[in-house]
Amino acid sequence: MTDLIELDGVEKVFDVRRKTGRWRREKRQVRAVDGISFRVPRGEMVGYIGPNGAGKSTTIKMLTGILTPSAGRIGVAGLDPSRERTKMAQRIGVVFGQRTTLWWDLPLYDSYRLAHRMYRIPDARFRENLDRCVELLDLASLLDVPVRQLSLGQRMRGDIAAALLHDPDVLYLDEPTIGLDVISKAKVRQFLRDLNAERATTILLTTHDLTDIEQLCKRVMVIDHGRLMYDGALAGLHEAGEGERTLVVDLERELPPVRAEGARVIKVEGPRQWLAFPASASAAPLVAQIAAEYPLVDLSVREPDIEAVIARMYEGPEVH
Ligand SMILES: Nc1ncnc2c1ncn2[C@@H]1O[C@H](COP(=O)(O)OP(=O)(O)OP(=O)(O)O)[C@@H](O)[C@H]1O
Repeated sequence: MTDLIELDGVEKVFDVRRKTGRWRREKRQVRAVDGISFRVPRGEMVGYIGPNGAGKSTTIKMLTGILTPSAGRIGVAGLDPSRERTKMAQRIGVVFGQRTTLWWDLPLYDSYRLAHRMYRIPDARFRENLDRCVELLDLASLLDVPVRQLSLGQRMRGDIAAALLHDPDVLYLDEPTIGLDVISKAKVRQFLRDLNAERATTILLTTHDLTDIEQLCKRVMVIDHGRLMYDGALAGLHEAGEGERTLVVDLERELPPVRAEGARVIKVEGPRQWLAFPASASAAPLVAQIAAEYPLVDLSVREPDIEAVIARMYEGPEVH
């Protein structure tokens, strides 16, 4: 597989001036992106996540060519995005959940006609792509409606279609499901899955909704303070940020905290107790030990959920 996106030691430093007194101004530098390298092969769907201010939007702006890196090298589909911005625009689609690229006062269809002209999309291809998006994103009844009258979910589907009419190789999605109801979220996710599977469109997805990642991406990159903290399989994220799993035991009655080798009680609620134990250890001997010594009624083992894992990664030192 060829790499469609390549970043080598990419940095972005912003000069910020801040007023500190009546006459005084302080000059400060913000390292929004601090030496990031990664590669994304054609056809992959990757999650790009991190807390607010981590540098996600800045990375996407550099990938689209809106911002020029302060250092390092970026290649997308063989182009240097900031130097070849016009050519780059032909190869990428961008959707910002918080902002629309559609014309607010015009019917949805007019925005598509403008895209048709702007990207000089051949007529037959435009028709074909539009028909496909209209069908799969359920837009038929919305084409004549002015964009400002659309609900957020309808508008988002309209925006996704607009980003795809010119057959981009790469689709950048910044919070594509933000503010959507459950049904709209499901529709958008299904569409992205199909797009990725059928057209091998490479997708970089930024989101705060970890369900998006769980349902769409096998690979995830975590960025914090402008640095890549994790790049790998979603499953591995649990182990990377891990430490512990939790054994939840239901006893016959309320009892003092259970004593068991290799585990410690972290919570007691009536007859239910929560025990933390190393994720690398098997639960079986622990369960056997407790079952032998306590009146055990039921039990379950909980994996750390990704929210907790990621929260811990942000708190802790660098994770490899
Ligand atoms: N044009 C700019 N001038 C100065 N500082 C900026 C500029 N753009 C971003 N920053 C700073 O760079 C850092 C990274 O911002 P960025 O918007 O990339 O983060 P993010 O991960 O996208 O966050 P969010 O999830 O909140 O959108 C922040 O500290 C931000 O304040």
